[in-house]
Amino acid sequence: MKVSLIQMDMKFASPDENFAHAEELIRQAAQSHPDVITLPETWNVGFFPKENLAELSDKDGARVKETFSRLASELNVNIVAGSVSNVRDGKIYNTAFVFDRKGTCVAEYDKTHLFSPSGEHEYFQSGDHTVRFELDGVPCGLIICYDVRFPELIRTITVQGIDVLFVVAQWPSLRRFHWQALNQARAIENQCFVACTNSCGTAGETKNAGYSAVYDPWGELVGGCGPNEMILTTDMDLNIIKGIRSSINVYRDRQPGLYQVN
Ligand SMILES: NC(=O)CCC(=O)C(=O)O
Repeated sequence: MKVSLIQMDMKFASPDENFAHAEELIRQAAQSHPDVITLPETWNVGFFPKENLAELSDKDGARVKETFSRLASELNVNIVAGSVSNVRDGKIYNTAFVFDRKGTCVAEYDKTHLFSPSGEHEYFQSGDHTVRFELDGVPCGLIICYDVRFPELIRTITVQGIDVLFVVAQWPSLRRFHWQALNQARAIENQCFVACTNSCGTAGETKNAGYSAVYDPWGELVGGCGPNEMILTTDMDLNIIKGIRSSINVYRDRQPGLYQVN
């Protein structure tokens, strides 16, 4: 599975410009003929404008669905369209959308762990479900940014059997080390590929880290970005998953009866 991670520098609180820029970058990424293209977290507005948030947000994903359904089918590529701030039933969610090559929206996920240090929980509603989907027959999962700090969430998804975990984020430079260590650890402990797409540039007063990357199930860096806007295209050899799960089979050896998760 060949993946193109778009490490996008978005313009704060400017959805029209961000939609235009995202489309331009998707078209650029498609020239390398990847199987999947990804975008970061809340790329429509940045993370996150506190003034006029509802007005700036997508309305039940309508604009995302129109744009990426069209692009996915036209370019014949799966698109993990990152997340957007999104109004649904009068509430604002941080919602990720995934489209297959036919342009069908195959997954929607509302961020479950809202980043309280930034007050995200005061503006957004938390989601109440995990997500698992298939792209070209490959089982995948998806989480959003702060979610990566909660290994219980990721294990809940990975025990259902996934080969690739997509992480979409707007993670700050201040904690770049956590961004890298947590994604690498999630790949090792869950024995899956982790394709983590961050943003770069500034969102309000926050400088985003960049350093989007793909880790294999051994925790090896398959490919990685620096701090600036770029598209990383790299191949994930999914055949290595079988090997690691048969040599160190943590799914067989785990002791769920012992774990207190509440
Ligand atoms: N957008 C976020 O969820 C930020 C998370 C973060 O900065 C952290 O966990 O640290």
